[in-house]
Amino acid sequence: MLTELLAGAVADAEARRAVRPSVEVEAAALARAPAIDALAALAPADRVKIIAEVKRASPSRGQLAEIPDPAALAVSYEFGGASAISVLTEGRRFKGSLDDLEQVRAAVSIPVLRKDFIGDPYQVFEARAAGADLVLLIVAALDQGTLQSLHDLVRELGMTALVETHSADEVHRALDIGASLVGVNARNLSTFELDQDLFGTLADRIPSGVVRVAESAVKTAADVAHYRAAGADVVLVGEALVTSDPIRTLTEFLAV
Ligand SMILES: O=P(O)(O)OC[C@@H](O)[C@@H](O)c1c[nH]c2ccccc12
Repeated sequence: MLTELLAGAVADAEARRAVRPSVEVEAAALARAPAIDALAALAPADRVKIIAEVKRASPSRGQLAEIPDPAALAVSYEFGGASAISVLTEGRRFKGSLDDLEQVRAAVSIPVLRKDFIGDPYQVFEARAAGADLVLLIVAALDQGTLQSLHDLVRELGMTALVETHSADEVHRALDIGASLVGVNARNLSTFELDQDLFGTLADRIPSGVVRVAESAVKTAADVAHYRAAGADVVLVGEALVTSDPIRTLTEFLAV
């Protein structure tokens, strides 16, 4: 499934490249105002921080919410106390777009993450051109050389990579490329199985100085407390926010 998602996302990027060549996207990326320092925004603190996700649908959960106005949702997230916004830009299964990201970027002043299946430098330039401050890189989807070169490019463009892992070996690979923001996804993107305890078993392998993000499977404040107790500096939440009153839910989650 992960291979298929990556192949689809890269093919869609190829199609966009045919319309908007690399030189143009690279120029647009360099013309943007500098990226916001996401590491500072997500730095460990005496309270847990939240990356709030704009997510319409997913292959494992189907349709979640219409989200006719992603910018309005993102403004609620910022008002509710989120430290950053994640925008799913994958179109086929998650029903997102770069246009969603651009609208969100224009509406909030906190860092914005491009959440997609990134395998080609063109997608990194597109992210920056759309105003992203952060880019997701999924270790399981990439060979080590590609992971390293995409990570280097993200840095060169002044952005931060959220490097997503799902095993001890992947955490090792993330640290090897110099990741400073490491996520542990409770959901296996090949089988879609959830393991809420995975973060706790891997957290110790992530040294202090690297920001630890627990991703997926946060439904209640108790889940946030569970991840926090296991060492999470940040939790990334999608479904629970798009299917509820986001300000109330964020307020509850930030009170743990
Ligand atoms: O909706 P949830 O269970 O709160 O999960 C959010 C986020 O972790 C999830 O959307 C996600 C984590 N890693 C990904 C990689 C690609 C697409 C989506 C994701």
